[in-house]
Amino acid sequence: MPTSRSVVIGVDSSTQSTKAAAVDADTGELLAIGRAPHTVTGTSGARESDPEEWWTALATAVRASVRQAGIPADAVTGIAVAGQQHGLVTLGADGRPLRPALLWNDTRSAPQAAALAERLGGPAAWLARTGSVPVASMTAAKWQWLRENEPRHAAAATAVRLPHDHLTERLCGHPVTDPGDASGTCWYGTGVGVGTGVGVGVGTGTGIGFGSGVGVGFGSGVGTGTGVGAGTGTRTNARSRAATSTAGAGAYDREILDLLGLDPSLLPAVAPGGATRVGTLTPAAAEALGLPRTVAVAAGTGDNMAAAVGLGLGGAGLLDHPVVSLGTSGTVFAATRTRPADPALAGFAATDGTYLPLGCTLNCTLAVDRFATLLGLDREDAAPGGEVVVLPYLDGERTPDLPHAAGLVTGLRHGTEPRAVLGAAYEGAAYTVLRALDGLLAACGLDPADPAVRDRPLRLIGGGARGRAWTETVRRLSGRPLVVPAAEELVALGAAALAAGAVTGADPVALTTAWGTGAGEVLPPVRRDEETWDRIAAVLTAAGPTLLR
Ligand SMILES: Nc1ncnc2c1ncn2[C@@H]1O[C@H](COP(=O)(O)OP(=O)(O)O)[C@@H](O)[C@H]1O
Ligand SMILES: O=C(CO)[C@@H](O)[C@H](O)COP(=O)(O)O
Repeated sequence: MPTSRSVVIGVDSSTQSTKAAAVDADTGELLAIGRAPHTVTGTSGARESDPEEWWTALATAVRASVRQAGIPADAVTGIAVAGQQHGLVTLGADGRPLRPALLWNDTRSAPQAAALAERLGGPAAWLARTGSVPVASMTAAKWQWLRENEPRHAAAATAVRLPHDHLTERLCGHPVTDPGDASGTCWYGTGVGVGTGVGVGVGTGTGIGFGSGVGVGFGSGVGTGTGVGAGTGTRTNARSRAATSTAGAGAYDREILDLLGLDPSLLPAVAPGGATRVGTLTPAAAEALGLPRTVAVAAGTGDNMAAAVGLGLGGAGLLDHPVVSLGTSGTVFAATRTRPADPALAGFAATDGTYLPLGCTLNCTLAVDRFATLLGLDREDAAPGGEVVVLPYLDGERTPDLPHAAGLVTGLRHGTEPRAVLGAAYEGAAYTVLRALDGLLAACGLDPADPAVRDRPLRLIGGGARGRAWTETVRRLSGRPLVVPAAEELVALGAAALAAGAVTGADPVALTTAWGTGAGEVLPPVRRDEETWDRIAAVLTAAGPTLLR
């Protein structure tokens, strides 16, 4: 292999594992994928992981990807991390985690979320300011939980990070995030409004600075960043200074931070986008990863934002391409130019400044796999549920907002086969995701039942998209055509495009469009199974009061 080949590494640090994709930066050829698992602990609503394990897993997966690709380490020119969203990482004075991270699917913060949602003028005000109403998943609710339950840790925190920011900082030494992942905190304003930005700055010896105020500014130079628009970056040493904004477009919302008692200086600077070059590997990171120090580090983003990049979505009104991701979470999202205001959706920013409205369920592949284990079946050994209905809300649920719910099975008879119970678990999980999809389409002004809308193919991604039982269940319950991209690991590929963008300045969405990573087999629609849909809907309605507790 010629050493002139430029290879970029895209990292997906998700709930269950880290995946690192080594990709030819010019052609988009996937050379190898390295993997390493994560441990998630907790019962009764708690879900935590040790950020140190994410770092070790990242190093293991990156080393494996380079080894399997058979490339020399100095062929690697760039790296970017896409991470599971919302998780709360708190660092102490030594720069190390004070405690395990509180994950997106930790529902202990539900009471704090409900209380926060009533502040600031109520849910409509949160929607207008941040695009989302606080639910247990949002970082703001987790921070508030920490303040109320572990005030010692909240007081000792010298830095507050999201999973991907934390890993990016471990790579390059700079505290930086991006608009996409920041928009999942509920303390970042993504709406169109007038901000009073004083700027966000992060300085280094070689100097990078980001300004953020009205719009988002970016500056470079030793010590001082000058923002475009009204944002002016200011150099600080170890920490960034947060922008203030009343209802800011692309800025931390100072009033929300005050409400949360969260010092803005604990937060990372917000780069203009995930492909922004934010530094190079530190000596320690270079050693851990076995890569040269010259490797460029991109700002990175949240996993769903990176999946959109991997699919070549962004920069346009792309509701033609709704996406369903089947992983630990089931997510539905679309790249849009405007942000719908719907309390059941998260009005996220995409990493390129457009929007990525998203619905997210807590119980998808992992919950169904748990049913397979309980029943002693292989995950593919499922039959249609028939009269059996399973609401597989083992972790509580986020969409619909039922954080205290548990799993529910109805319709069992003496003759019920285990395979039908497993099939019903698939149906319940798929129904919950597809119901969120209908909500997303409706919030974007489309009638989900309109045949012209129904004909738009769904892009099916995530680990579950590799399984036949999943694809067949989604086809049957949606009645829509599906596109299952041939490329696996769209999040890691999207991150690789961000890394390539940081190296060459190219637009990452244009890169993945050229790479063709979103292309795949089209599965034609089958007749929609309305009976099963209606049966599940009726059980969900009837069980509402039980599931609320
Ligand atoms: N071949 C397959 N068939 C069906 N499901 C699969 C297959 N491979 C992986 N999965 C499912 O994918 C899940 C992991 O998907 P992934 O998108 O990587 O999750 P996460 O991003 O939450 O870590 C597992 O829970 C597993 O159930
Ligand atoms: O909370 C959300 C989105 O809002 C989740 O989608 C997380 O980002 C975790 O993703 P996976 O690990 O399930 O891919």
